[in-house]
Amino acid sequence: MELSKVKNYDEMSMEAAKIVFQKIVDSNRLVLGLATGSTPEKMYEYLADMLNKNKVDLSHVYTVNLDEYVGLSPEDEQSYHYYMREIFFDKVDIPLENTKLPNGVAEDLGRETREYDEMIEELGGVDLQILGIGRNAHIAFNEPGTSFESGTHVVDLTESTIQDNARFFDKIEDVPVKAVSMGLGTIMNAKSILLMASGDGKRQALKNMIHGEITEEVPASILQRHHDVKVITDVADIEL
Ligand SMILES: O=P(O)(O)OC[C@H]1O[C@](O)(CO)[C@@H](O)[C@@H]1O
Repeated sequence: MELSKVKNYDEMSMEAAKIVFQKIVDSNRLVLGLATGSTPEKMYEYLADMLNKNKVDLSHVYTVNLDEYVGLSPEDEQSYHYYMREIFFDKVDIPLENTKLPNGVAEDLGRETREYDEMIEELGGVDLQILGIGRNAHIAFNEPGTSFESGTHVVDLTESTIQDNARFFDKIEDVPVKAVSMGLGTIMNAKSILLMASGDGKRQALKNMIHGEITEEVPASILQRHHDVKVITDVADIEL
C-alpha cells in the first residue's frame, strides 16, 4: 500500500485527477472503475477540465461504476446514473455506451448482478478502480460482514450508511435501503486501486483499513492484501 498525505480536499482531488488523467493518456484502452459519493466530486471536476483542455479522446475509455441504489431509475436525481452524468459523463467527450452502472430497477436483480460481473469480465477487468470509504470502512456498498469473495450483489444498507447518505435526500425515509454493489472480490480483481478519504470522520476507518486485523467486519481491510493500492488522504495522523 502506498500513502500520499495532502493538506486538504482540494489537493487530494487534484492529485487523484492527475493520476487518472495520466493513466487515460498513457493507455490505448482503459477500464476505469468509478465511485460516487461526495469524496470524488472535485476529482471529477478537475479531471474533466484536464481532459477538455487537452482535447483528450475518450473513445478508448470504458467505465464501470461500483454501485446503484435499488429502486431508483437512471432519471432519478438521486440515482448514481444521474450523479455520473451530471458530474462527469456530460462534461467530457466519452461515448455514453462505454459507461456502465448497475441497473437498480432491473426486474430480476439476481440476474442483473450476474450480468454485471460478466460484463466486467468481458471488458477484461478493471484497470484502475477509484474508491471512497465509508465511516464504517465500507467500500462501494459492501457493509461490514460482506464476504471477501463476493461478486456483484444486492446489499441491505446499514443504518449508519442510510444516515450518512440522508444528506443527499429531502428526508431520511427517501433514502433507499438496498443497493446493487460490486463485491469485495470484484474490487480486489482490479489491477490497481486509488482510494481517497477526506476529513476526520474517516480517520478511524482509515486506521482500521491500514493497520487493523483483516476481517470481514472491516470491509476495506481486505485492501491490505492487494498489491497495488494508493491512498490519498488529508487526514493528518495516518501513517503506513
Ligand atoms: O464519499 P462519501 O460521500 O463520504 O461516501 C463514502 C462512501 O460511501 C458511498 O457513497 C456509499 O455509501 C461510497 O460510494 C463512498 O465511497
